[in-house]
Amino acid sequence: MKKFNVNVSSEIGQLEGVILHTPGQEVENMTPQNAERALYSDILNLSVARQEYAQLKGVLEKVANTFEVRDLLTQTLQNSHAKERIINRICEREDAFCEISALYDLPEEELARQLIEGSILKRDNLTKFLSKERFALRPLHNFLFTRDTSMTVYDEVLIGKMASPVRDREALIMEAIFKDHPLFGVKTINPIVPIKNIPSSPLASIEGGDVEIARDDVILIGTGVRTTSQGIDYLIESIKEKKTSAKHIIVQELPHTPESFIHLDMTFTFLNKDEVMVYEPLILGNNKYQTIHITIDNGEVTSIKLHEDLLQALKEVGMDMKPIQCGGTKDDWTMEREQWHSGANFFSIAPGKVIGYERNNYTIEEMSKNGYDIIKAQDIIENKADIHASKKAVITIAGSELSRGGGGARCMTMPVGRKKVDW
Ligand SMILES: NC(=O)NCCC[C@H](N)C(=O)O
Repeated sequence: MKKFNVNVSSEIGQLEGVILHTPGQEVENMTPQNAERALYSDILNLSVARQEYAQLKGVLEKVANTFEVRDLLTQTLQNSHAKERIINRICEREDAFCEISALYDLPEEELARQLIEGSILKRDNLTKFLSKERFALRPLHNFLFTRDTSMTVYDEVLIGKMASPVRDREALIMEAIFKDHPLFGVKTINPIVPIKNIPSSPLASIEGGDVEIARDDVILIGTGVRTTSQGIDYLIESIKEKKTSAKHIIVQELPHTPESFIHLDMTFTFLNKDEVMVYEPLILGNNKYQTIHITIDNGEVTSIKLHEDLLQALKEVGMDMKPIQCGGTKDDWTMEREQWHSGANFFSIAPGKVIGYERNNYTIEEMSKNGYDIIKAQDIIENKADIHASKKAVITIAGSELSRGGGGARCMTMPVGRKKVDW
């Protein structure tokens, strides 16, 4: 199998490959009682969510290679060593109900299904009979947000160290795919692995929604409920050790509540070479959330300083960005409402060509005022509109149901390849 060249050195370079996960039964395998543990504030209607997701996938299929996690996992499991390794690792981490040999006996496709959708607990002893759990392996409700559990950082893949154990298995699966699938075989960095024999802090966590590769030498990282300072320090250590091209790590503190601020990409995303989408009250407003600029040179941290905000920090490294506001410029209420529904969460398929939710009217109108053509995903899918005909465009997808899962187009996409940007 010809290997895919894994490389992402910007947020906006023309998309070459992206990992997706069409939501399946795992999304509905939840009750009101455990929705919060599942990191959901509501239960989604699967058939509607799938229709909406098909719009995202349909557009991406037109412009890049798309890979489904379920297929990649099934193919990875065909390697018996990989199969054994992943089952062992999962069972080491998860509940006592995990049965290694029963899992090993499952055909690969069925095993992949159960690892994602959950595996029903067989009540064949007293403890299991009395257990309140329905599943021996819990469903991975959040896998449609492929962004968070692994991230392409230049030509390597950083494995997410999830803040909640509910998402741990997703990270294990992604690591197995990147290590053992014949398409990839790429170098992975895992925050649980010590660097230079120094164990990473038990407090370290880092999720992909917080990590934005701005340029060959600039990485933006949010820190809040999901990504800790210790998680960022781990990434810095790995950059120092390898002496990669990253020179500037710009960290943005995030509020801990409400849950729509879980990741940086819910408040700030790149749209173009010189334009970004911002949630103004956090990114530009007068607030207590700090922006910290860490400079690394030749394997050493040479300075750590504060900046007024993200835009000022980016300007200092030669990225002068015009902000376009989520929810428009006039009313705090519309900004807040649309940020809640992932209005700031755009995914770029090329410079100036982005995908976002149709439902966020004020944000879409603001994009239009800034020269973006507004194109419905369905029109691209049915060849009624040509994305190449526009200089700048927002492709809108339906997202009434998907947004209730807590994320938008960027959260649902994990790019593995982008062309270099001609800055
Ligand atoms: N990058 C993102 O912001 N991802 C959204 C993840 C939502 C998911 N329900 C979670 O809480 O992890």
